[in-house]
Amino acid sequence: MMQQYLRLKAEAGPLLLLYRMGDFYEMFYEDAERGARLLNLTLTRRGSSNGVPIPMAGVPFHAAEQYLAKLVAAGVSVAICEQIGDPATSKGPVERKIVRIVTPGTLTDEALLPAKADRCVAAVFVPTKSNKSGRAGLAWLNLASGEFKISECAADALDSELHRIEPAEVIFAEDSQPSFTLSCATTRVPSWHFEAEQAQAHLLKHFNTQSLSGYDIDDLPIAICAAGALLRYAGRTQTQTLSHIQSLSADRASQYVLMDPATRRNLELTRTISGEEAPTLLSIVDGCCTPMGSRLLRRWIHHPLRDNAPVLARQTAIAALLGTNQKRGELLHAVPVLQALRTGLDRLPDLERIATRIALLSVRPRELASLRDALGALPELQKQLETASRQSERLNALATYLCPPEGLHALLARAIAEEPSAQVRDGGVIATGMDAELDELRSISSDNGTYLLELEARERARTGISTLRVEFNRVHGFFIEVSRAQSDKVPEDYRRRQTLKNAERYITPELKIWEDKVLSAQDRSLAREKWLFDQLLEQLLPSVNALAGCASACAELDTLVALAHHAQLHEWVSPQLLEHAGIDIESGRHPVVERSIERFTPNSCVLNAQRSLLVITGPNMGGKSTYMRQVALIALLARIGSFVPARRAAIGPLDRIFTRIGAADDLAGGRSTFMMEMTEAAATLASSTSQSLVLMDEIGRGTSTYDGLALAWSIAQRLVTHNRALTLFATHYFEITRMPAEQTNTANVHLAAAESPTGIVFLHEVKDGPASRSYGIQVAQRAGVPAAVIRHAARELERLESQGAPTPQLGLFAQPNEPAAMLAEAAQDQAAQELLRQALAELDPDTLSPREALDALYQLKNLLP
Ligand SMILES: Nc1ncnc2c1ncn2[C@@H]1O[C@H](COP(=O)(O)OP(=O)(O)OP(=O)(O)O)[C@@H](O)[C@H]1O
Repeated sequence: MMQQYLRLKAEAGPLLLLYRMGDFYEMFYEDAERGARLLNLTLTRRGSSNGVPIPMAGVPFHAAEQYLAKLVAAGVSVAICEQIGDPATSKGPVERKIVRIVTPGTLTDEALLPAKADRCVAAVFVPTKSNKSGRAGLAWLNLASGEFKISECAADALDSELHRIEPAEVIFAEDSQPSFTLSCATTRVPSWHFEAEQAQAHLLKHFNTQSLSGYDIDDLPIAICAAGALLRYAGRTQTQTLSHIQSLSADRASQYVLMDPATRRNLELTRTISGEEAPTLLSIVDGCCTPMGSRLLRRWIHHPLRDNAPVLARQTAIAALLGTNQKRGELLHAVPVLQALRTGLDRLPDLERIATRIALLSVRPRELASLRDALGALPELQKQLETASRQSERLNALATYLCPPEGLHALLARAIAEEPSAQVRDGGVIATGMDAELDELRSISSDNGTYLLELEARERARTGISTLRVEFNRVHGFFIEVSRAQSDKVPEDYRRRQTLKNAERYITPELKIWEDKVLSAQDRSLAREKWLFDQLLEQLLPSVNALAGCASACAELDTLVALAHHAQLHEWVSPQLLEHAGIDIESGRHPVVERSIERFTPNSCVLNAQRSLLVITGPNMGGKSTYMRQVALIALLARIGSFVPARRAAIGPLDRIFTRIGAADDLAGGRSTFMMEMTEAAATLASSTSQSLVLMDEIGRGTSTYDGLALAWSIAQRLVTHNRALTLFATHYFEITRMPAEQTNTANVHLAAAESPTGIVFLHEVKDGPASRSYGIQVAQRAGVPAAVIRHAARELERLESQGAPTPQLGLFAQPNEPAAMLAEAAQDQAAQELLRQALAELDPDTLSPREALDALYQLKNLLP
């Protein structure tokens, strides 16, 4: 047996091999040690090899799913080996085979997949030879839905692309080492799988075509290599052919508003900065009734669109669902439609994944029952959509997909029992009336009751034992039970089957004949049911495509209904889509923060070609970051077609969103806070355009004041003059508030705060102009810094201010191109201040008459430069 194991282990390679032995999956050698560690199992031994005991660990086969889920969550890939021979007839070890490979990115089992997120596998290909273009090819496959996409990008944009796609597993050629920061499982595959000819041939064979031209991907040769390798890899993991993967399409990044990994993280789109699932933009807007709707919404949030047309189509659909006409703004029908649609959608199962599992022949009976019920409910859903779909072409198109594939509902209604058991092997899956032979076999076993009662009565009469009972259990089959006290009365033909403490159990020839008949009928009925179920799956296969279309229409409808519902509940409005770059938000709110506090102060924002950079000042905790993020989230929501949290909003086209917010050391990557800041700033300066939205929060704070200020100023200036990006620039360097005086297209805004006798009060209101002061010490006081430290800091601040420390910086930026003039001006400033200080020190207010005091004041004023 160990020889067989070692042969299969060689086949499994680095995968963890689960080797079926009776009711257990066993692991041996290093796999046993690894498995025991990951799954918290007891490590035992089985036999020895060359005198050394062989480590072994196992899991019961009926609980395998939960152990698999743990392994997959830990990023481990597993090969499952089953017994395929018959133990009764086998000589030597039963024949075994690896029947399934489970990897983090190729899951299709309901139990292993997260309901509300996609888990796809991606292939990355960065050719080393003749890759003058410096490009990388990407392919990704969602096995659970059949979606198969490819794209190409510059090799240095690979990381960003992977964060956009978020695969659970990335495969690449064994002789390459692509660099990316996404944390996911990685798998190396033979390099020749990526060779152009091999890859192309594999794809052609799968799609059964002569050429790939029909998929409009001829311009993506590197990505095609990745696609071929990926399909080969995915095919090996499944027992069935991947017939549900019907097409391959190009996913051109240029159609989306691009965001780098830091931006996705900073805006907390689907994960908070600390890695939680909530509260995020997705968790707030995701009121979807089905998991497929939630998954689509997640994809939309990560893929805002550049073109206005598809965005407008979604917006119009949401408006129609809310009963308003997008163009005329009038109310068309009462809102209960939305509620009715939600009730209808609520009843739908995960049609997308059911369709896939039908294709993979791994669908479960209860999924088919829920599919049957869902198909029965679709016409009603279609009817409810009627009025709204007259107002929206998109809804109209979706409605046409809401009719079940021809004959499918009737077939399932006829074939599947009303409430089938979970597994086919338990029986009770096929409906009565579907198959005469099955019905007959079932009736033999179910007639038990009457026959057994009648036998019991007869035997009581024959033996005179009033307590005699005829019973059945799974282990011993049928038996006649007689109490110990009366056991001497049993007739000759009773054969003892089992002795209990107070009773004896017997079998009679008649009961044995009955038992054989019933048990064989049961076995035959289960076998017949299994056969019928397999037949049914074959019959369902041709409907998979239509079903997948219907599933994606339901998912999109669910997503649109969820966005409409959210808009209605929280008074979101439809943003106007502009043709030219610009953002004009009146009374906007942060969609997540507004839900977590009692009274959110709405704020407006205008950014356009004439006012492209806003210098934002204000105290810590004043709301600067919230304001900047809310502008980006409103713009992003507008670009996915959603309504937005504002009184009114107009959003133009966007090509990218950049954020430089917060400070986090990338210790693992060996980059300090300041290095990270500058790397992100460099990327922004390199790629932002007049259609980009840039958020910069306290750039330069990671270094010394003068360095930081100088860098912050120059970066801001570059963004205005060269990139012309729409920029929100929050800073604590007050010197930068001078920029609007010197630079057109910039303006100052500040977050208002007021001082009260009890301390600082944040008004969270964005007002024109620069902040008057920073209130850092007051905020520190509120944070609980000891009073002695606060007093000391206040004295230090006074001293620094009296020395006029920051003043030279004003001069530094007044005339950036004339260093000599700058220095002269700075020196002049300092001299004037010194004179002022001296004059003030010489004054003794107690000895001055009012007239002398007035004179002194005039003199002091004259000392100002
Ligand atoms: N518009 C608003 N209305 C009401 N509360 C707000 C508003 N904006 C922010 N807040 C509250 O103020 C807190 C601090 O906001 P935020 O982090 O944006 O301040 P900040 O100015 O960026 O601070 P720092 O400079 O210290 O990073 C938020 O957690 C939120 O509770």
